[in-house]
Amino acid sequence: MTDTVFIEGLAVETVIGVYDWERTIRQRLLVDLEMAWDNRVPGASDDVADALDYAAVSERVQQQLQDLQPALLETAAEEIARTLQQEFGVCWLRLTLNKPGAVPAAANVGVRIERGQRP
Ligand SMILES: Nc1nc2c(c(=O)[nH]1)N=C([C@H](O)[C@@H](O)CO)CN2
Repeated sequence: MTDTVFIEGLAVETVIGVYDWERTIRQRLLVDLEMAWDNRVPGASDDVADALDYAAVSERVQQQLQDLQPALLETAAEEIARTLQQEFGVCWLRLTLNKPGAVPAAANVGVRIERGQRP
């Protein structure tokens, strides 16, 4: 089963960074998520209760990043992955946190993690 639900380019403004100056400003992160889900079930029932609701996931991720205000992207990624597994029952996910502009000479920087087992 290779079905997924995805979110691309979810924008979140939050305090994040390891340097003192970064603790005094909000910066923009872009979140990309791919999550395993059996889409045959909602596909048959036409009921969002059977689906992995990408709107609900988006809201939770934005809230968590705003509450957490971590130093490292890695910390944010681990916390988000744990929440998606525990609260939404996601068994496998690939999460990319982009911090565009953090390195002026680079087009983009960030971290990418995969957690869990694909069914
Ligand atoms: N692997 C990481 N490297 C760096 C991070 C990070 O979160 N993960 N963060 C910074 C600074 O906060 C940087 O974004 C400021 O420009 C540096 N390296």
